[in-house]
Amino acid sequence: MMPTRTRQWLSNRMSSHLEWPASRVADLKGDTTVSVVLPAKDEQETVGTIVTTIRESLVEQIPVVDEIVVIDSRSTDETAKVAARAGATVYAQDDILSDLPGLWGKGEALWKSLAVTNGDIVVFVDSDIRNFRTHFVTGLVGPLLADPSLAYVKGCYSRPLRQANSYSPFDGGRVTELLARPLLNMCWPELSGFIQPLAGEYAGRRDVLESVPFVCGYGVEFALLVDLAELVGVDRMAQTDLGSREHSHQSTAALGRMAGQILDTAWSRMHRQGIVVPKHPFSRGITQFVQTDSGYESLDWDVQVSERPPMRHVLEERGVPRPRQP
Ligand SMILES: O=c1ccn([C@@H]2O[C@H](COP(=O)(O)OP(=O)(O)O)[C@@H](O)[C@H]2O)c(=O)[nH]1
Ligand SMILES: O=C(O)[C@@H](COP(=O)(O)O)O[C@H]1O[C@H](CO)[C@@H](O)[C@H](O)[C@H]1O
Repeated sequence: MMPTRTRQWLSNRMSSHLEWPASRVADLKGDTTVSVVLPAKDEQETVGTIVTTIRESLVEQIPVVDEIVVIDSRSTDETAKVAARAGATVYAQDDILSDLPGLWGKGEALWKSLAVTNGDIVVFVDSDIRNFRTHFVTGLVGPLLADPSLAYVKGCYSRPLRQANSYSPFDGGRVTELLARPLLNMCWPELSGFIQPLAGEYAGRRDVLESVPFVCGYGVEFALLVDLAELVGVDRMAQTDLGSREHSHQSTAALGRMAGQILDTAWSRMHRQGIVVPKHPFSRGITQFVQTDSGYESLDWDVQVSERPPMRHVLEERGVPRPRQP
């Protein structure tokens, strides 16, 4: 449950995107550079509109964003072509630091983006958003430009659940409500003020983002919250109300596997921080079941996530000087 100190944090470190119009953010920008990164796996339907909107409004009309980078995360559709046509710089995730064995997942795409972007501030935006607006970017960048003490800003929003034959205004964020929020409240109550802890829209200072590990699957958001809070403290983290976000939804079974990855991520942090002392190694998989004509078929899934080291270590080892340690 949210401790009193976290309630104070929530009132002090919460803003609305309405406070950060592009014109104000541009005025605050000075010589700070901003990279927008879109991780994209099979997002040809939506990535082009998002890139075009950011380019036209926040690069060409009002100079807030300095580069738009799409990380093509082993897509099997036309994502890369659509993104490039819209004006993004596109990298295939396996072409980045290609001397390292390639890993899978969203976190791998985000981690590798740090090696090919240059912005002092890095903004992450999902590529499957169906109601993207420029305030998804300005609302995250504005607080970082206005307050040098801030290291990281997370978006929050209402999350409608729109499926083939149904619509409910607040039932999205299923893994958040069923797993991430209870876990954070019980093990990291100082983080219980994050309204959408798994939101894919957030921004951070490069020197900070390069100083924490990146979990390579869907645990990346959960891990960043826990690891950044440990590194810089929650008082250097904030959140902005971005209104409402609609995105493409995965099946319940797919979210079950996502939950497995997030639980594996949380276990590792509980162990690392001494919150739990496991008697035996965590299991690396889950078994799901599908009903068939002859009964039930069991499907085994490996949900153990890998983890990349802080990017600063990797780049410094390659002789690439990095911003000072936060
Ligand atoms: O291996 C992956 C899985 C996902 N994504 C991207 O990460 C974002 C969030 O993923 P997804 O939509 O699958 O998660 P959900 O929003 O359903 O939780 C989207 O832009 C995906 O294209 C990615 O780049 N690589
Ligand atoms: O918040 C959630 O429960 C999941 C699933 O959302 P929905 O139930 O499909 O609206 O979506 C998020 O989780 C992923 C894992 O952290 C993030 O990568 C996604 O950006 C985010 O949409």
